Amino acid sequence: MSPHPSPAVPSDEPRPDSLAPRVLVLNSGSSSVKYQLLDMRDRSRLAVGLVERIGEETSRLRHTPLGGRSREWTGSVADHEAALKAVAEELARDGLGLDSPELAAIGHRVVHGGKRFTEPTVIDDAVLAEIERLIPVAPLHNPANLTGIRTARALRPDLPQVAVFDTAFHTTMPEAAARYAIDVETADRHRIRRYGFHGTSHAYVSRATAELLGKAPEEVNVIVLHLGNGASASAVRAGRCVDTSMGLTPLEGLVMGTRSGDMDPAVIFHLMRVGGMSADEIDTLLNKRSGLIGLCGDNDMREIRRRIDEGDERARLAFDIYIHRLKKYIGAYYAVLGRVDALAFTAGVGENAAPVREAAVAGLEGLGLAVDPELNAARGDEPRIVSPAHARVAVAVVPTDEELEIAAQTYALVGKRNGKA
Ligand SMILES: Nc1ncnc2c1ncn2[C@@H]1O[C@H](COP(=O)(O)OP(=O)(O)O)[C@@H](O)[C@H]1O
Ligand SMILES: CC(=O)OP(=O)(O)O
Ligand SMILES: [Mg+2]
Repeated sequence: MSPHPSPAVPSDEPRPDSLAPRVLVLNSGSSSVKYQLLDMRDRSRLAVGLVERIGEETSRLRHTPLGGRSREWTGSVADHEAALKAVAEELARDGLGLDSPELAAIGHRVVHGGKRFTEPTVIDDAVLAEIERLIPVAPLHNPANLTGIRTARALRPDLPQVAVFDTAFHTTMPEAAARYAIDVETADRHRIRRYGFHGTSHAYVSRATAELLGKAPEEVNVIVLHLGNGASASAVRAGRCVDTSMGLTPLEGLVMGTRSGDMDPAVIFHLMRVGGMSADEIDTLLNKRSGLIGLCGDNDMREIRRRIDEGDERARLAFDIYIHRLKKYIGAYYAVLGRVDALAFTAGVGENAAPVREAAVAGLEGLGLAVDPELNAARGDEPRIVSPAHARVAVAVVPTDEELEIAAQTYALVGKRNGKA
C-alpha cells in the first residue's frame, strides 16, 4: 500500500485502490471528542474512543482497539487540543499512530457549514476561515470542531483533512421550509434562515431505512427522528431532505436533553425586560438548563424512566412534554410529505428507549402508525422494523453511524481527488 496518494494517474475514474486504506474520524463536541479509526477496505473499526468532560478536573478517556481490551483513564484534559494529543498517544500505543503511512485522510464532523458547504470539503485556510465566521450561529460546536481540525493539521500537515457538515444534507430544503417569516432584508443581511443539523445522521438513516424496506432511497418517503442528547426530526422525500426541525442553530424544534426546542420567541424579550437577564444568560438557560434537565433535573432518558417507574411526577411531566412535541413533529412531517413509508427512530434515545417509541406513536393508528409491543421491546444492534406486519407505515429502529458516514464521504472525496491528480 503506498504511503501517499500515488503520482498522477491520467484517469477521470476514482482510484481508491491507490490510496492508503485508513481514515481517522473526529467528532469534536462542546465538551467531548469521539473518534474512530477505520480501515476502508472492509470498513472495520481499528479503534474507537471518547474523551469527555474536557476542561474539567475529571476528564475521562476511553479507548478500545479492535479485538483488544478497553483502556480508561481519568484526569484533567484542559482543552480540545490536549484531548486530541491524548487520542494520538492512545492510537500510537496500539501501533496506529497518526504518523502511520496507512492513513489516507482525517474526516471531521463540522456542525455548521452555513449555506456555502453543501458537500464534504477538503479543508484549506479559506474553509477554516468560513467555519470560523459561522461561530456565532454554532457557539457550542464550531469552536470545538475548529480546534480539532487545527490540532490534526499540525500533527499531520501533509494529510488531507476533510470537513463533513451537519448542515449539508439539509441544503435541499425548499425556501418555503428554510425561511423564517421575518423581514426578508433583515434575514438576508444576517443570513438568518433554517439550516438544520444532524444531517449526516439523517442522510445515513434515511438511506438505511430504504434499504431495510428493500427499496431504493428515491422510492421512499421517510420521517427520521434523531433522538440523542441533541434531537431533531427530518422529512425526507425520495432521498432528499424537505424539512427539518432545527433551524438557524441547533436550538429549534424538539425538546432535547438540555435545550428547550420551540417556544414563543417573546419569552426571550420577557426574560430580558421583566426577568433582567442578559442575552448570554438566556442563551445558557435555553441551551444548557432547559429541555429535560430543566424540566426535571435529569437529561438521561434511562434515569427519567427509572424515576417514572418510582412514581416521580416531575419526571412524568418532563416525559409527557417530550412526547407531545415529538408527536406534533410526526404529524407535521406527515402533512409535509403527504405519503409516508417509514418512521425511523435513531440515536441514543431513539435506538434504546422503547417507551419513547411506543408513546410517540400511541393514538396515531389513524395515520397508519403503530408499534408491535414485542418487536418494540426487543433489543438489537441491527436495523429492524417494530410495527405490526399489516401496518401502513413501517416504524423502524435504525442505529445511526455518523462516524462511518463521515469516513465513507471523506474516503470517497480523497479517492476522487487522487484519481484526478
Ligand atoms: N439504554 C438507554 N435507554 C434509554 N435512553 C438511553 C439509553 N442509552 C442512551 N440513552 C439516551 O441517549 C442519550 C445520548 O444519546 P447520543 O445519541 O449518544 O447523544 P449525543 O451524540 O448527542 O451525545 C443519553 O443522554 C440518554 O438519554
Ligand atoms: C447539532 C447538535 O445538536 O449536535 P449534538 O446532538 O451532537 O449536540
Ligand atoms: Mg450525537
